[in-house]
Amino acid sequence: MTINRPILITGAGQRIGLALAQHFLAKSQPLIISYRTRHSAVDMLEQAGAVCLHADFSSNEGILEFAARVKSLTPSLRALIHNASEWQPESRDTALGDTLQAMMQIHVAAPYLLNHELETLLRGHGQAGSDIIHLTDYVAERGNDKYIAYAASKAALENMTLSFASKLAPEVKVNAIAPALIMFNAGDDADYRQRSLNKSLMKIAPGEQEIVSLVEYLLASRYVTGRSHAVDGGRHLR
Ligand SMILES: NC(=O)C1=CN([C@@H]2O[C@H](COP(=O)(O)OP(=O)(O)OC[C@H]3O[C@@H](n4cnc5c(N)ncnc54)[C@H](OP(=O)(O)O)[C@@H]3O)[C@@H](O)[C@H]2O)C=CC1
Ligand SMILES: Nc1nc2c(c(=O)[nH]1)N=C([C@H](O)[C@@H](O)CO)CN2
Repeated sequence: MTINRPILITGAGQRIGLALAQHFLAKSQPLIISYRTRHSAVDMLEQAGAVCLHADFSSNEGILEFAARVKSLTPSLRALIHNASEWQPESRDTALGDTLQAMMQIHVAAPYLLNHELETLLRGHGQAGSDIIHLTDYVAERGNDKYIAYAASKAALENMTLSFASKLAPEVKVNAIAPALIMFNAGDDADYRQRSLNKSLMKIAPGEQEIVSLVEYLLASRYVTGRSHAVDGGRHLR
């Protein structure tokens, strides 16, 4: 089976990645997604026509195995969206070295290896014919005293946006999306939610569609590359 120029989204079993996947399926865009946990939403994506591949990027072998499976399914990609992520704080329950390694593995090793392994699938489609999008984070530019390794890994991913944009132009555009609060997690209590909302000028958690809209803008552009695009409600002005 060969899939015609699919978009590949990593970590699309829930939340923002799932919203992106549902958006592209609704417009009949061929789609490959990776999932780690088989959330019920993955069954729905598969029934809607997505090719859903299990992948655990916690090892380089897992990343390379996933890349090989993608290459066996298609000779080309319309876009590669690096969404898979773990929001892990420093904790007394986890050795600091393990936290640092885990954050660099998912936010740096996975995009780094997949961009290299899948480069040939992204090239060959003309000027601005394909896209890579890195999901980073507002804290990449500001740091965070409770998510030091997480922020550092997202800063590294921001920097890789610059390098891959230079390496792959003009066939492939490479951009980052740097969100601040987009959506809460189920366990976030009312106090945390209010404090988080107060950190931006707009004081909302806008939801996944903010990211979907920006991804569509980037895919439609023939010129925008090598930039990080903030989606943060004016948080930098608070
Ligand atoms: N939500 C927000 O408000 C914000 C999000 N962002 C960024 O936007 C992106 C999407 O955010 P969000 O939807 O909340 O992300 P999630 O926290 O829901 O993570 C997305 C997916 O990544 C997968 N994943 C995590 N670790 C691995 C791994 N080692 N191997 C394979 N898959 C893995 C998870 O799989 P599993 O389901 O098995 O856990 C999960 O389904 C992320 O990059 C995030 O950092 C940035 C700022 C704010
Ligand atoms: N992988 C994830 N990264 C981040 C998440 C998340 O849920 N998963 N959430 C945030 C917060 O919303 C933060 O931006 C505001 O407190 C950051 N990154």
